[in-house]
Amino acid sequence: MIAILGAGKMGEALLSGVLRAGRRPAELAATARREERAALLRERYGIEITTNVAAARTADTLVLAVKPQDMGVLLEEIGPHVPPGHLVISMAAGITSAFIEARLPEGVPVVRVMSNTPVHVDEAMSVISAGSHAGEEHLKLAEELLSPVGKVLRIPESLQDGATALSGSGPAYFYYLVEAMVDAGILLGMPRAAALEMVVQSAVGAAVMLRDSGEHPVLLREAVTSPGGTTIAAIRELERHGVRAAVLEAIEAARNRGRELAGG
Ligand SMILES: NC(=O)C1=CN([C@@H]2O[C@H](COP(=O)(O)OP(=O)(O)OC[C@H]3O[C@@H](n4cnc5c(N)ncnc54)[C@H](OP(=O)(O)O)[C@@H]3O)[C@@H](O)[C@H]2O)C=CC1
Ligand SMILES: O=C(O)[C@@H]1CCC=N1
Repeated sequence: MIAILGAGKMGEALLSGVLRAGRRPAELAATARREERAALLRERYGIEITTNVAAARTADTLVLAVKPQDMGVLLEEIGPHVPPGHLVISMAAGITSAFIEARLPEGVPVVRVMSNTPVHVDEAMSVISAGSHAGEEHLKLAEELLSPVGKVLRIPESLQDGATALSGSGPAYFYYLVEAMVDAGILLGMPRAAALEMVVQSAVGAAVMLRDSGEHPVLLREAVTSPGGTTIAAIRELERHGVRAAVLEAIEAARNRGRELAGG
C-alpha cells in the first residue's frame, strides 16, 4: 500500500495521477489534518483516509507531502512507527534526506523528490535522489510511482535545492511571464480574453516545439527574430532591463531559500 501523508495540493495531485495510471483505490491511503479535507478526499477518490501513525505502520511506501515547516512535527509523530524496510518518499522543498533519516528508525530508506504542479496533467518534472539507506530498488519504486505523472530524472541530492528552484518553482515563472505578456496586450488595447488566448497558445506552441523539435532554444528564438524586425526590438528592451540577469538571480534566490528551509 502507498500512503500519502498530508494530501494537500501536491499530495492530491499525485494521488489522482496514480489512480489515473490504474492503481486501485484499495492500494492507496492518505491523511489530512482537518476532517473536512479528509471527507473531501474520501468522497472524491474513494480511498481510505487514515491517521499518520496507522499509515506509517501499514503502508510499505509512505509519501510525505506536508509543507517543509510541518515536516518536523510529522516525523516526530510517525518516526517510531515506521518499520525498517518500508520506503519513505519526501516531496518537501529544502528538507534533506539526512533530516528525515535522523527522525526515523536506523536503516529506513528515504528517497527525496522534487516534483511540480503539472502532475495534474501528467506532465510533471520530478527529480529524485537516494538518501543514505536507499538503493536501486527504492529509486525504481519512486520512478514507478512518479513516471505515470510525467518525466523522472535521477540527480545527486546536492542538486536538489537547485532543482527545486528550477523545475519545482518553474511553472510559476512561466505563469508570471504569461501574466506580464497579457498585461502588455492590455496596454496595446486588446481585450483581455483575446490577449490571454494569444499568449497561452503561443506558450503552448513554443513549449511543444521546445520539447519535440530537438532544436536548441537559441536556434528556435533566432528563427523568430528577423533582421531589422519586431522581435529584436523587444529583445533589446529585455536586455536593457537586465531580464536575463534577473532570471539568474531569481532562481539563485529560490535555491538559497530552499537551503534555509532545511534549517527549519
Ligand atoms: N506547490 C508546489 O508547486 C510544490 C510543492 N512542493 C512541496 O510539496 C509539499 C506540499 O506542498 P503543497 O501541496 O503546495 O502544500 P499544501 O499545504 O497544499 O499541502 C500540505 C497538506 O498537508 C496537511 N498537513 C500538514 N500537517 C499535517 C499533518 N501533521 N498530518 C496530516 N496532514 C498535514 C495540510 O493540512 P492543512 O490543509 O490543514 O494545511 C495540507 O493539506 C511541500 O513540502 C512543498 O515544498 C513541491 C513541488 C511543487
Ligand atoms: O514555493 C515552494 O516552496 C514550493 C516548492 C517548489 C514549488 N513550490
